[in-house]
Amino acid sequence: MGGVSSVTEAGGSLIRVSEIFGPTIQGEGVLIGQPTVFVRTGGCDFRCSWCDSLHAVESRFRADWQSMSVAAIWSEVERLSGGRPLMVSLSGGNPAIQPLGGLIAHGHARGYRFALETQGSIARDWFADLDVLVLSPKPPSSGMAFDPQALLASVEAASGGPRTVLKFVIFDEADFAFAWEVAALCRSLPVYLQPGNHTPPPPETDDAVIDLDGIMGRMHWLLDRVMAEGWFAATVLPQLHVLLWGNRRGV
Ligand SMILES: C[S@@+](CC[C@H](N)C(=O)[O-])C[C@H]1O[C@@H](n2cnc3c(N)ncnc32)[C@H](O)[C@@H]1O
Ligand SMILES: Nc1nc2[nH]cc(C(=O)O)c2c(=O)[nH]1
Ligand code: SF4
Ligand SMILES: [Mg+2]
Repeated sequence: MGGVSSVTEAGGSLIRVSEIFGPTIQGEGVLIGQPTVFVRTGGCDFRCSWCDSLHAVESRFRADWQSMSVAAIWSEVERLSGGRPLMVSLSGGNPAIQPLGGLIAHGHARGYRFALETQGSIARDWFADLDVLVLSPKPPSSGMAFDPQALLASVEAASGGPRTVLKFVIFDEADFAFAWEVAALCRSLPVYLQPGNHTPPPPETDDAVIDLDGIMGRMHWLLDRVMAEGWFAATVLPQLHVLLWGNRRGV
């Protein structure tokens, strides 16, 4: 019996992976600057107009994605981290689509921690096993509809578990107003605001040069708006990895 169940636990359901990379720094939000290895899953239920990770979203990139077992993912995470426990960042695509509970348990047993980034459209019971849950509801500029019930279901699924925070991408005034309203829905959650890194359409190449003036302009505008509203509980940060390396993959 023991043998069968351990095969199930180690093999479990396969996880669709777009890329595994690092160690690098977490470039955004509550964990900014902290060393991490990324496991980026393939596939997303959204199509944000300005998504900066389309290679993990659109089905035309599906051939680059691999269905991997927990054991296969783990051997890559261990290789990249040199076996030294660190924070593993689960992103995508929407990682909530994938069966990640087994991976989290496997890594925790080895001293690793897990943060997950998702838009809050799909809640999973294994959210409660995470160390950090970053919910990033999509504002009007994304072109996506917002479902408050789905977001609250994700907050509820994580209750008693991880440190849960909200992170909003802001391009304009309507996005700012959206962030303010959603933050009021989830009063207990810390709020992180970040300027969008490019206007649509998204860059096609990996090493696309970023519009640094545009990012800095939006960052200054965002800071002005936060101060003007007296939103002193918010933390405003640029995407550090984008400032350092542009919109390149694998960093
Ligand atoms: C690529 S998404 C993947 C995880 C999940 N699908 C989500 O959106 O939260 C990771 C983070 O990048 C942010 N992001 C995506 N495109 C962006 C852009 N053009 N500018 C700034 N942040 C962006 C998302 O809002 C999210 O917080
Ligand atoms: N360094 C680094 N930090 C990040 N934070 C969120 C990322 C993402 O694309 O999900 C990301 C990424 O791709 N690289
Ligand atoms: S939800 Fe996240 S991964 Fe999906 S399209 Fe939007 S930004 Fe990209
Ligand atoms: Mg990114």
